[in-house]
Amino acid sequence: MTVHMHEYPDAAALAAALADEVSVRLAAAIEDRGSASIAVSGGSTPKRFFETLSGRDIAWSKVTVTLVDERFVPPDSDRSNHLLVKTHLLKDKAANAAFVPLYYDTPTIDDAAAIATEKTADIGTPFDVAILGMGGDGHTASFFPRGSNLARALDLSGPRGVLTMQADGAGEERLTFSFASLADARFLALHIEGKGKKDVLNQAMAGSDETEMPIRAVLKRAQSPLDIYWAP
Ligand SMILES: O=C1O[C@H](COP(=O)(O)O)[C@@H](O)[C@H](O)[C@H]1O
Repeated sequence: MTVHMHEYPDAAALAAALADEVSVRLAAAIEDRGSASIAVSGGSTPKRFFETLSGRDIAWSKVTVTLVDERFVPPDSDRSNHLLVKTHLLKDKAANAAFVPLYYDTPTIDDAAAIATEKTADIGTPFDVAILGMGGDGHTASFFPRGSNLARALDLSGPRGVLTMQADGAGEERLTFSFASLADARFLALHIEGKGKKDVLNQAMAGSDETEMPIRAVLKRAQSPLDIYWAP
């Protein structure tokens, strides 16, 4: 497993560098295959990166954006990753990008996962770009420590698609792409900021129990090289 570490003096420099690289990757995909796909994370970290990327001059009408994971909440909830992406990425030059949500207003979360799997079947085989985040507990996407569906989610021999997840510390029930859907992205990045997250990353690199820190699956078993972007 190859890991490339990219460190920046501040969050603005990181956002610019990551937006540069992602723009190049999306433009290359459009050039090569006529369209591009990107799966992004939610949480608090990606806002500045989204704002920067939304100003980049690429053929956004040929780009499909989706989420690495989502809470089972409607898109007007302030806990929604969809709302985050709508507010900070799908605007300016990126306003013309297509967006495929993971949340659907269905009786059960399993129904929503099935619809999300179907709706995303054509765009992530593999994703041109997947940007992961990481929580202070070592979760990434919605691969939470001791999560209800963690073994299935981390099984690289499993199918592509969207799974459900419940876990202490996750808050709402979650929808998440499986590791098999993300691990072979043509550009696979982990975006983290702050000394605390660097410490968590170092702790993850030093151990092997994926149930305790699911980010270890990405660090050790992703099929694509992993580019880690960090700023204090
Ligand atoms: O729950 C989530 O958290 C992680 C990390 O979020 P952050 O606020 O610490 O940046 C995120 O990667 C994931 O997509 C999100 O659903």
